[in-house]
Parts: sequence; structure tokens; C-alpha cells
Amino acid sequence: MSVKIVVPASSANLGPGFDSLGLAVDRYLTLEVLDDEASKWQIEHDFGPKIPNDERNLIIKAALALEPKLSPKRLKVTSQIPLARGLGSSSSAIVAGLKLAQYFAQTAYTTEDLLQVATKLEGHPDNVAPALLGGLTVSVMLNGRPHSICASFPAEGLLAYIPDFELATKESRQVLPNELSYKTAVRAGSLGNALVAALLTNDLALVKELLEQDLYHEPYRQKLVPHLQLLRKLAHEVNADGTYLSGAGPTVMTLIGPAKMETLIKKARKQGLTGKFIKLEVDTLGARVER
Ligand SMILES: Nc1ncnc2c1ncn2[C@@H]1O[C@H](COP(=O)(O)OP(=O)(O)O)[C@@H](O)[C@H]1O
Ligand SMILES: N[C@@H](CCOP(=O)(O)O)C(=O)O
Repeated sequence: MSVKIVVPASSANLGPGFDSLGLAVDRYLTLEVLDDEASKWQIEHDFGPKIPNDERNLIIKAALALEPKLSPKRLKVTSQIPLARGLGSSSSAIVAGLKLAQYFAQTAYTTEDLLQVATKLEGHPDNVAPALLGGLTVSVMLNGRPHSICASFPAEGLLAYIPDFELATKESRQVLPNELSYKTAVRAGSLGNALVAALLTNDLALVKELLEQDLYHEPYRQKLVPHLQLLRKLAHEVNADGTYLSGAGPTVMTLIGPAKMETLIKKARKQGLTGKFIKLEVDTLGARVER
């Protein structure tokens, strides 16, 4: 029987929810098991020569991190999630590897076990949690372990602008400061708290205000993603529900009803934005195994 693992993309941070908030969206990585008794680990993909086809591949590394004795398999991965664009491709790959190991392991690993290993490999829980659990997740590290609270997301529509260039998360984290002043940290925390409360109480007007007030990362990443300010300005002109940098960028996400999307896209094209616009929906299921 053939086994298929499907993992959604994710959009992290949502403004002031840096390294904590994440949303699963309906673009998918699909991992197929072609042979579960292969002589060596092998993975077919069309991501190009920079992505390994053997044990050095992130998907296989993640599987072996959970279950080092897992027997070699021949795999095939296809993905609708662009690499290094701020839609959590690395987290989806890690979660796919962990779901594979969970499926074939002798040990009964729990979802919490997977979240723990995924967070360790990714370095922060905000993408791996929604990729694993679906929907909106609010995550925190407690005594070295990730805890994620799942919630539903109130927006009517999501429009992602995916620029023509890649931006590795590692590179985009290098421009962040090592420290914030006490005053800024208190303000940044209160913005994040209020955003979560506004999301959980469906207060879209407040969500719109708060999504755009981040003090943790967007001000520092601005220089790497100049289209963020432009899109935010255009989104205001059509009265959209808020715009934020998706993950570490360069993708920019706008909360906007479907009726206004075309107008925003036309305005952006007129201003010379040549990247891809895609309409997204929230994925509420998270990673799953299909037989
Ligand atoms: N399916 C995959 N298989 C192997 N490696 C992957 C896969 N998807 C992503 N990666 C690795 O993760 C990198 C992108 O991760 P990152 O810079 O965090 O960006 P993002 O997660 O926002 O797409 C890729 O350049 C690649 O090295
Ligand atoms: N909180 C992280 C999120 C990175 O998300 P990605 O989709 O760009 O990998 C950050 O902002 O660095």
C-alpha cells in the first residue's frame, strides 16, 4: 500500500507575534514512499542540484533525528511551497520527515514528540507548529520544550505576494538586533499580547491595527524587503485588513476580502511589482498521512 504524507505551508510571525505565531496555509509538500525496503536512502525531487538526494536531505535528516534506526527508503517529494520565500518550506520538509519516521517507527511517538524535535531542528516553533497541527498556532518555549495552542483564524481572505527573489531565513535573522531596550521590549510584548486577544475575539479592526505595529523584526528587515512598505500603502488604499512580512520574508501577506484582491493586484503591477500573487486559504488539518 503506498503511503503519502501531506504537509501545509505556513506563514509565521503575523507582525508582533515574532517566533511565536504561525498560520497553516493551503500550499502543500507531498512526500511519497516509493520503496520502504530500499538498500539506501534516496529522495527524488525537482528542487535542483543544491538540494541533496541522500541522507543529507532535510526530510531524511529529520526522519533520522526522531528514529535513528529507521530502515532506508526510496522517497519522492513534490512541493507547491517555494523555497526560501517566507512560507515555511524548511519546516514543512522537517515535519514531513518526522511524520514519515512516526509512521514507520516501532516506538509510538506522540505529536508533542514531533513538535519537540521539529522545533529543535528549525530553531523556533512558529512554522513547525502550524505545519504539524494546522490553523493558527500560538507557541512558547517552556523549560526547553515547545507548547503550542491551536486557534481558528478570523480573516476572510489571504493574499500572498511572493517576490522573484529568495531570502534565506538565516540571512534575514542576521539583520536583527541582539538586544532591545526595556521600554521597546515592553511595548513589543504588549502589541503581541493584544494581537492574540484580537485574533481570538474576532476583532478584525484591532487585528488590522496591530498586525502592522511590530517592533521585533519588520523595522530591521525593511531594507531587505522594500516592497513591504509599498504593499502596505496600496493595501490601505483599498481598505484591506492588514499586511505583514510572512516569516523572514520576502513574501508579504495581506489579509483582504476576495472582492478587493484584483484591485490591489492591479495597483501593485502599476507600481512595478513583478512577483507572484497567490490567494491562500487557511489549512485547518496540518500534516497528515494518506494511504
Ligand atoms: N523539501 C525540501 N527538501 C530539502 N531541503 C529543503 C526542502 N525545503 C526546504 N529545504 C531547505 O530549506 C531552505 C529554505 O529554508 P528557509 O531559509 O528557512 O526558508 P523558508 O522555510 O521560508 O522557505 C532551502 O534552501 C533548503 O535548504
Ligand atoms: N520567526 C522566524 C520565521 C521564519 O519563517 P520562514 O518561513 O521565513 O522560514 C523569523 O522571522 O525568522
